[in-house]
This record gives sequence, structure tokens and C-alpha cells, in this order.
Amino acid sequence: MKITDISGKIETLVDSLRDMSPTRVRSSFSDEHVSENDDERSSWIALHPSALDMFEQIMRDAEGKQIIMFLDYDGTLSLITEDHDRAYITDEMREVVKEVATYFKTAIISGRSTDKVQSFVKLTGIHYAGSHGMDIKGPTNTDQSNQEEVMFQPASDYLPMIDEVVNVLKEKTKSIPGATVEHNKFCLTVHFRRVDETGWAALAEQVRLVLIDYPKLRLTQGRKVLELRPSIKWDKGKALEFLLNSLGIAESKDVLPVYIGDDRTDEDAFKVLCERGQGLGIVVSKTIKETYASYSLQDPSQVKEFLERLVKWKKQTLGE
Ligand SMILES: O=P(O)(O)OC[C@H]1O[C@H](O[C@H]2O[C@H](CO)[C@@H](O)[C@H](O)[C@H]2O)[C@H](O)[C@@H](O)[C@@H]1O
Repeated sequence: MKITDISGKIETLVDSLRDMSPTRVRSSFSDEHVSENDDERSSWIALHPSALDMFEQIMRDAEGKQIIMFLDYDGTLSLITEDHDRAYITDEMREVVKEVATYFKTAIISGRSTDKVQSFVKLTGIHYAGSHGMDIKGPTNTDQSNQEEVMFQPASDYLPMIDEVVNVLKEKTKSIPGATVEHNKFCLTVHFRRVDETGWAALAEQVRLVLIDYPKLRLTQGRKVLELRPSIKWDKGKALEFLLNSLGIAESKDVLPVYIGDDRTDEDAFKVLCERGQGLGIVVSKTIKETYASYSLQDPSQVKEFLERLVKWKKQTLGE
């Protein structure tokens, strides 16, 4: 990426964070404090109906197919919080994810490090793909332990660079109140959420300067975050494909991958499902946004309800 491209992109990102216009389709950077008019909302819902309202139809389409569940973490299984270190999953949500995983192969795909998301979720027997899919772990085949084993780490060469950049950015941003840099092992996140809006441009500028020094990294954005990650062709969509392949079902017509996520980075996975013409993308959003997902849910409480209904449906089909 050229330096001018980076500057332009960062300016756009900061602008999109500021943009609270109710008539615009919003980026996930400006994720809250928004309202649309009813017509906009209705048109969007017509294109991306509620997965709860459409549950019966979704299940009719799923009949005879093996459902594979892919779940994002932040904003999907846990509520968005000011402090990213305290975005805990509730016991009730953990319980329903555990039940889901009893009946369906389940993976949690997150921008966080795999260790971090595992430490929050605390479930064994499922797959985890942290660092936006660059750190994939799955249940061991031995059944001797409940540990997950590493399946794929396409960016391991970048580990020293990410360590270095985390330290550089922590140093450069320490004078900006509220700014934090989160080490996500194979990538890193710069948090804007607790920074006063007057400090956003200065924070974004530090990210821009670091990108100049580390051209092998690329910039992405999420909900009030900028993220730096290796410039490799890998994302949550690739991780989804990798997991389908490793489960030996990538070519099967009788498989229905279901991906639920709220963030811009989840769009890579929704796009893969669209391109495969197989599977369901469900975006979690209270506001209208551009998405490749077919269905929508408003927030983690609706995600929980959807998962509960899925388990109930499965139990009924099994006569349990
Ligand atoms: O892929 P995800 O599991 O959705 O992870 C994406 C990022 O999520 C976290 O940041 C987001 O949630 C925080 C806690 O609610 C919130 O404070 C922040 O503003 C959100 O962007 C996480 O901290 C990041 O490392 C992940 O990349």
C-alpha cells in the first residue's frame, strides 16, 4: 500500500467514526448512537430479514444437511464493552454455545488471540480461530485430554514483528488518554473507544506512521478500532474454508455452514458463503449496514435466542 493510500484510508476511517448522519449507511467504525428512518430500516430488513422471524424457513432449508456453526466473539457472543479486557461471555450464553457444540461442529472465529478468546469462552471440544483466523486450534484426536491443538498458523513468521509493533505503538500512544493497544498474537488492535473524539486524529496518525515503517503490515478497521495485521491473503473467510476442508466436508452438498458475526471483518466470511452459494450469513446489527449476510439479528441476546431455538429444533428432530 502506498503512503498516500494509507493517509487517505485513515482520514476516511476517522471521518466515518465522526459521521453520525442518520441518512447514511454506516461503517462498523461508527457503530452506535445511530438511528435510521423507518423506510430505510424496512428496506434493509427486507434484504436481510431477522433470522428469528425466518427461523422455520431456515430450518426447512437445513433439512437433511449437516449444520456447521461459526460464531464470532465480540458483539456476537458478548456485549460490546468500554474495556475490551472485560467483554465477558455470560454463563447463559456459554451454556447455549456448549449445547450447540454438542449437536453441531462449532468454531469460534475472532480477531482476538486464540488464547484470549479461549480464556473467555472456556469450552473444550470446539474449534477456535483467533487473530482473525490466523491461529486455528481444534480438539485433539486422541481423546486423552481436553486440550486443543494447533492446526494452522499461516503468519508465524510475523510474530517478532507484531511484538515489536505492539511495543512501538504502546510507547507512541501512551500520552493519548484512553488509547490502548491490544496484542492479539498475530495481529494487533488499537482501541479508540475510550479516547475523546478530539484525540482520534492524533491516534490514527500514530498508526499511519507505524505503517510507513512496517510496510509488510496492512490496516483494517473494526468497531472503534484500527487493526494491523500481516499482509497475507488470510482472513476469517479463509479460516472458514480451512475448517470446512479440515473437517473433510468442503465439497459436500449436504453441509450448511452458518456464520454469525457483527463486525466488518466478518464480511470476509459472509462473502465466502455467498460465493460458495452455500451456507447462511447472519449479521448482528441494530443499524443498517452494507453486508454480504442474508439474515440479521439485533444483538447478542437475539443470538442466544437463535442458538436456543436451533438446539430445541435439533432435539425435536432427534426425538429427544
Ligand atoms: O472478531 P471479534 O471476536 O468480533 O473481535 C473483534 C475485536 O473485538 C474486540 O474489540 C471490540 O470489542 C471490545 C469489547 O467489547 C470493544 O471495546 C471494541 O471497541 C470493539 O472493537 C477486541 O478487543 C479486538 O481485539 C478484536 O479484534
